[in-house]
This record gives sequence, C-alpha cells and structure tokens, in this order.
Amino acid sequence: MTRAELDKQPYDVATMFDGIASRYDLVNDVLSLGQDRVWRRAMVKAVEAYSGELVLDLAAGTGTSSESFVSKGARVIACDFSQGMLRVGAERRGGASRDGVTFVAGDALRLPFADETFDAVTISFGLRNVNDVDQALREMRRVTKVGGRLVICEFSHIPVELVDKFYATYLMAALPKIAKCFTSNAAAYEYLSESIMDWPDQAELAARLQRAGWSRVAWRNLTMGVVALHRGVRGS
Ligand SMILES: C[S@@+](CC[C@H](N)C(=O)[O-])C[C@H]1O[C@@H](n2cnc3c(N)ncnc32)[C@H](O)[C@@H]1O
Repeated sequence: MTRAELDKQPYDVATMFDGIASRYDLVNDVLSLGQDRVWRRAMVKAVEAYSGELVLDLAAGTGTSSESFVSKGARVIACDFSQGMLRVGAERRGGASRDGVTFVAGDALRLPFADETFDAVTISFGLRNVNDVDQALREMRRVTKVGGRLVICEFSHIPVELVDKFYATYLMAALPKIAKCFTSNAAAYEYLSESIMDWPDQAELAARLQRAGWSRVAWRNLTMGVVALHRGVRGS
C-alpha cells in the first residue's frame, strides 16, 4: 500500500488518503483516544461561523471536520483532492451536496474559487500534508473576504520537554502498531507520526502565516500542545 514521504508529493498523498478513506474516521478516534472530538469542538468555537456565512473547509477529507460548522447555520464547501475521501464523505451524507455541506474536488495550491469568496477558511489536520505550505497559506488568503478569518487545526509540539519525549515515543513506537490492528495500510500511519515530528512548532507556523499576509495571527494549544489552533484575519 502507498504511503507518502516527507516531500509530500501530491500524487502519493492523494493515493495514500484514497487507500485509508473507508476506516479513516474510526482510526482517528482510536489513535487520539477520542480527543479528536474535543479538538473539533474547540475548532468550531474558534471559527464562530454565523448563520448565512460561507465557510471553506479545506482538505476536508470525509467531511467530518465540515459537519460541525453547519450546526451553527453556516454553509460549508468541503474541498479535498482525494477522490476516495470525498466519495466516503458523500456516501455517508447521502449525496455530494446535502444539509449545508457541499463536497468539491480541488487542490489547496490552486483553489477552484474566485478571490474573496469565503467569510472563513478552515483546515483541520490538512496543512501538514500539503506539498507547499506557504503557497497554500497564500491561496487560502486569496479566497477569503477582506475581514474574513482563517483557523488552522493541526498537530503541534508539547512545550514541556519530558512530556514531549514521552509523546514522541508514543508517536514513533506505539501509534503505527496500534494502527496496524485497524487498517491494512499501517505505513500511512508511520507517515502520520513522521510528518507530525517534522512539522514546525507553534511560533514558526505563526511566522509563516504572517509572511503569507495574514494579520492578527495568534495560536492556542489544545491537549498541552499535541494540537494547536492558529488563527489569522485577512486585513486587506
Ligand atoms: C488527515 S486528513 C484531514 C481530513 C479532515 N479535515 C479531518 O479533519 O478529518 C488530510 C486531508 O488533506 C488532504 N490534502 C492533502 N493535500 C491536499 C491538497 N494539496 N489539496 C487538497 N487536499 C489535500 C488529503 O487528501 C486528506 O483528505
């Protein structure tokens, strides 16, 4: 089975997610010990999507990250470049456009949307998998309305050294073994661990948001920094 490498070639990333799509959400719940639900609730609060707003959930996968926003009355475009993930999401919801969520195939590096389309843009556990993070941050800004907001939910780093070492051991030794019990593509979960370890820390990601033109950049840690929520506003 295919796994991506840390150079994140788009074909390898899309094929890897095609291959794990059917059990993706189940394995997430197991590996995060249910914490993913806590992180998603925090994400909804951070985005504060109001009734009538249009939200882009980029790298939406099966749409699990998108569903939460419609409960607040917003409409969501769930965009991803893995046909397998989109298919599982659409089948589960009974159609590609249902109850406020519309699945759209698209690449984060060349988004198929006009300038200043969305009130808010979100990306959950997706940015780490993108081949050119800075280009994705610029593209997300391009499609956000002036005054609109960006919220990124992504794995990050624990600022307490001892706890971080323990977490690194879980990631590199235990996580792929546990994943093996639930999926036929354990190699995809080796990639997950490696890509988390390789990902920039909170301050560096914030600096990259600023360089991509986002204003009022800030972040907050969830579960001691296992995950961080970064936010920014399109100023002009
Ligand atoms: C870990 S999944 C996250 C799915 C969902 N957001 C969630 O929270 O469960 C990462 C997703 O990023 C998508 N992805 C990676 N690079 C992409 C790109 N360049 N354009 C669009 N989607 C991309 C993958 O296809 C995959 O579905």
